[in-house]
Amino acid sequence: MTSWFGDSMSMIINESLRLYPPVLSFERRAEREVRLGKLIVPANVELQIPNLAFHHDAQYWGQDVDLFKPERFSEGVAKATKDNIVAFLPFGMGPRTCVGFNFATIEVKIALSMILQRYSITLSPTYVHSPFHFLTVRPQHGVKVILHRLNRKE
Ligand code: HEM
Repeated sequence: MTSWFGDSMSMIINESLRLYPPVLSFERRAEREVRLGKLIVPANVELQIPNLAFHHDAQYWGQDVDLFKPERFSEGVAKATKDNIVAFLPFGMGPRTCVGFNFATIEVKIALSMILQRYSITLSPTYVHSPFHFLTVRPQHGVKVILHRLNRKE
């Protein structure tokens, strides 16, 4: 896999996770009273971190926030979020960040590489775009695609 391919794939994975994060929010509990800017959070208060909302906030991403534009990640997350990297939290952040982050990312890259070496993909006319939340975000009617076999020398 060339670095160009890897970078492009990372950009596509990031943009997919931005628009459709499988995990929509996660929690933190304040162990003691803390000040967050102007806000004082008392001890034991539970905070919901709504990563879906951050991922769709034009303040961080720009007016094209609702478009699928992997190239927004071409110079990394900091550039894509105008230096607000906490606006992109598909795997959470901090000491309790997702332990499966590397595993999940590498798995997707391997699976896509294997498919794209053998097939090109177009969307089926029967595809219905319907992101749906049931424990995680998933396509309500599946992702119907048409695979076109590539002619390649084994
Ligand atoms: C695209 C795939 C995945 C996404 C988007 C995802 C997302 C997340 C998020 C948002 C959290 C909460 C992080 C936080 O509180 O800061 C989390 C936690 C966690 N994830 Fe994932 N995850 C994915 C795949 C996986 C996989 C493949 C595994 C296991 C092999 C895994 C295991 C865990 C575990 C054990 C935690 C709890 C970590 C802790 O509390 O210390 N995840 N994940």
